[in-house]
Amino acid sequence: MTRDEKIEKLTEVLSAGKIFTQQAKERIDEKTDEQLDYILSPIDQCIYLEACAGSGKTEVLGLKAAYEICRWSSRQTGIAVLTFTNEATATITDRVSSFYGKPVPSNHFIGTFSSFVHGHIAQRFGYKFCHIPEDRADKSFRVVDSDINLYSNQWLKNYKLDFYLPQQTIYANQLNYRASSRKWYVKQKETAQRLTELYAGNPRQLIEQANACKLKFWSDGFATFEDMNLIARKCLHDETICRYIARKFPVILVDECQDLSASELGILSLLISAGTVVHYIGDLHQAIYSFKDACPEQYKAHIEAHRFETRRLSANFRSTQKIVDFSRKMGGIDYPISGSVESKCGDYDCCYVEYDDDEKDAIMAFTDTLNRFDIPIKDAVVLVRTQTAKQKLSHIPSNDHKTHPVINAIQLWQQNEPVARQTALSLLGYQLQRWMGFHGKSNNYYYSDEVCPNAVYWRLLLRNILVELCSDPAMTTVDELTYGSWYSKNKERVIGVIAHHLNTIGQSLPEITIRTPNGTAKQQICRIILTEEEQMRVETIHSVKGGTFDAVLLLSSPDGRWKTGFWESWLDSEDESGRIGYVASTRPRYLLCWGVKRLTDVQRRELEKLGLINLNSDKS
Ligand SMILES: Nc1ncnc2c1ncn2[C@@H]1O[C@H](COP(=O)(O)OP(=O)(O)OP(=O)(O)O)[C@@H](O)[C@H]1O
Repeated sequence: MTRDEKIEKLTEVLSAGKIFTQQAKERIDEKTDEQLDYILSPIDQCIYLEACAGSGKTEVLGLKAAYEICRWSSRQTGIAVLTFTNEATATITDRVSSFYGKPVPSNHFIGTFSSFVHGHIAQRFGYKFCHIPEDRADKSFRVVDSDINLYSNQWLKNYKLDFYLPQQTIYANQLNYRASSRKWYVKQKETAQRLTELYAGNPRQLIEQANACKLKFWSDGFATFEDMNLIARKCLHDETICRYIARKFPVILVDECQDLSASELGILSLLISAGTVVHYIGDLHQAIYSFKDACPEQYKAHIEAHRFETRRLSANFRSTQKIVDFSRKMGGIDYPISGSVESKCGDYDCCYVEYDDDEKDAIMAFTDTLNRFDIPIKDAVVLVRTQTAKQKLSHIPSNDHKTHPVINAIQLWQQNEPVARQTALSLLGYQLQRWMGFHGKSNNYYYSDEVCPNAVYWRLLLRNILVELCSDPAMTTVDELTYGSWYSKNKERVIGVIAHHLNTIGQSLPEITIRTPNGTAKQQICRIILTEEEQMRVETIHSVKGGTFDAVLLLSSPDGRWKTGFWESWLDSEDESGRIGYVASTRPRYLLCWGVKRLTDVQRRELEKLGLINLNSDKS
């Protein structure tokens, strides 16, 4: 079929019986042959559409779904289009509706994977397999998070794992069965540990107790989100139920398929075996959810076992060719990918900057580069691996601000910008730490449980102090004043306000006298405005998956202690750390800059061989 014939066929199906807008027509006209071929592909065969970064996955999937819905004749059966977040569901629903041109009939389903599993399988049939009595009026499960707090959920004590483990009490909600390894894991905050690793003896009885503990939880009508997939699989092992769902949804389209966990793949396997045709669209190079039990190896085994046909989208519409080439190399991708965005930064599309002791120096150099190429700061982002690194860079006061913490905090609070206010709270926390002699967390407003029962109260306390200080014109007037005169005018009142608020949490301020810091008494008070470097948006890599920015500074940790945050591990395309680096490096349109701790010559050559230019050596 020629390109014109493909466009004609697609337009004919989509426009039948309704007004087809010029805008929709133009959107079809711009599609590449690869995109059109997939949209017109048969739905009697399972297909994996391997779509490179920036290839417009969501638009293609939306168009495919609209095309198939237009051709669908049955009212009893439908297509399920599955995503992983509510935001992605909203986007895809919008795309489908805009091409379909009217509300999508209710026999089709567009929603998250979990809402599909809950609504159509686990909540509907799960009671039959979890010892929930047939005569109970409400047979549904109350779904709870695996990390809910015992203090406010004392009912969890009824679901304690009945097994002695040293220094551990485990409840049913924490137990998570991983389908990939067929083992129980225990969730604790951010980490998950194998249940049997907590016990030195023979684990057989421990596993039996874990099974019993979970079954009691389910039979009383509780389940975690992860449990719902297990329950759904139990349901689908019943042939009648599985055939019923496969008949109801003969076609399932899944977006971002690299995020499918082992138990989700298990559900789809059962449905495929019962006759459902599944299409996956995604990019295995962006698989960064191993903590959710989603790994490329098990995905590859799954599509091989079910004889999926693989197709490809290899045009990247997000980034310049240099950025595409660099990320293709680091991702170990062996087929060509075209980039179609025109360069703004010439040789500097892909660069790196070295810092010595302070990561903020890299941010400063990045900001200068943005200015040089006329890229607004609001369209740029600094990416880091962890929440802790994000907090550290977002609102840690610089040493310059710490000489006069209270005066600076008052000024920043009035700036009324989120980052300025966070910095103000942190400065005040820092001052209280010094006066009261506790050891607080610098990335959490110097909070310490020595002085306050919880971090939220601490933040509120700091806020209330600042609000009161800022309501006093004597405190906020700084123009033409020296530091010495401000302190002599306000010191008693500052002590009074802080002491009063500390009393509200049962603390008292020790006897202190405020003196003007050495050498600053005669200096004019400096007006503090947060520098651009401090206002730069900082995000974790995981939180920007799917996003686009004009410029990205990908900031490496100084060393390899936190492996997946260190640049050397981003070069290992076989490992998840490589994929994390790949996701981050494929976000920018025009400028990708890696921020790395001072390199050796060998390391420098390694980065330059990949196509990164050294910003430090640029003296122009
Ligand atoms: N044929 C096309 N012509 C022009 N622009 C296109 C075409 N296909 C997609 N695009 C645009 O390319 C951009 C990138 O698409 P999108 O952000 O959906 O990529 P993606 O495949 O989800 O990428 P990633 O997986 O890296 O997040 C979007 O602005 C989209 O509208």
